[in-house]
Amino acid sequence: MAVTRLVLTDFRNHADTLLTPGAGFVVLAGDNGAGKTNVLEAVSLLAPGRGLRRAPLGDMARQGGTGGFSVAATLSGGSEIGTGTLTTAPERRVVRVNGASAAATSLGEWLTVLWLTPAMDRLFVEPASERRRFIDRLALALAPGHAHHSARYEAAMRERNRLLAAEEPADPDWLTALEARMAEHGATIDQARRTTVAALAESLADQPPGPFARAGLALEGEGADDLAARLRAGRARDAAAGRTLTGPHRQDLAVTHLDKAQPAHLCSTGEQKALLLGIVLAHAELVAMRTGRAPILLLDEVAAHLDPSRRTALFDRLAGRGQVWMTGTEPQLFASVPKPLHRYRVAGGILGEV
Ligand SMILES: Nc1ncnc2c1ncn2[C@@H]1O[C@H](COP(=O)(O)OP(=O)(O)OP(=O)(O)O)[C@@H](O)[C@H]1O
Repeated sequence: MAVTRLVLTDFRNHADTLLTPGAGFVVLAGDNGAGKTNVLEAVSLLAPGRGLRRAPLGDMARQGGTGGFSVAATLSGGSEIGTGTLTTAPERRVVRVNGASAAATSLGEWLTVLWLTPAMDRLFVEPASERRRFIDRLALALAPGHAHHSARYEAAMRERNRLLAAEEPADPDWLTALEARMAEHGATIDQARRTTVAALAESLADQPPGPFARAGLALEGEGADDLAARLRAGRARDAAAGRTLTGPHRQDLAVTHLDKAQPAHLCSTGEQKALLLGIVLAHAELVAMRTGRAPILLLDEVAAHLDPSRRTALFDRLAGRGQVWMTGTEPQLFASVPKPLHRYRVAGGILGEV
């Protein structure tokens, strides 16, 4: 799976940018602030969710532009995916697949996109919600319906929280119906996360020690067993707390540095980066093996943080594995990237092929 044509219109600092890459490596080099990460963000919007920055839509429309933006892609199979906002409704995301409007959650059926960005360096020391988001993206690659179930679960939970917070007593039948919906979607979410973590943990444990750190993974926290009953029993407590205190939305991903037998949050920044890279690489391989469709990988400023031998090991490991987008300020960081290779120079939101 690869993006073979990408058109950015009024997206961030790209007024009108066209790229025609293909399978293999896509390297974007340019100065700080040139617009490299913006291109990766655009690609990340071709998958369900809010993209790699999780930015509000209004921030993505180019300042000084029309007020709306568009990201349009052609995929290697010929399908066309587009997303953006209209000038008349800049806060509403529009998604089109092959000319017809579609739900953003359905994008997972077309494309799997995974990324590593400098902002993720803090993943292991951030609140659990960030790690849930991370594991959900990994799960989505193996279970495309995951985004839909997460959206339905969250919607039911928000409605339940609203009812419990209201002045007048909540309708118990309506609460029961919402809790049943949470239990149903929660069980699917829990199952997808567990399956993903188990498969990934197994493949990481099997890898020989090498230049990328091996991570041990475990899903922590309550699953969805008896969730409807737990929610029912917890109504008064949740009303007092103003939020729902039980369910898979409270789970966490525990990560350990296997070779050091140390929890990830105690590892050095470099070790944490290496752990994340190891997880993402193993996951990309797992997804390719299970689905026959290699995910598109977006590696923002990853190469700059590796020493030359690790950098070459990374390129070698990624070779022949679908489409891998990489950014860096210095073109020479990518000197040992094997072909097929599509290189672009980014300057002020304009891309030139090199
Ligand atoms: N909505 C917008 N309209 C116009 N420009 C924007 C918008 N949002 C961000 N920018 C600009 O885009 C530029 C940042 O681009 P980007 O993050 O892609 O840089 P980069 O090439 O990845 O740089 P670095 O190497 O520093 O990470 C900044 O100059 C920022 O001001």
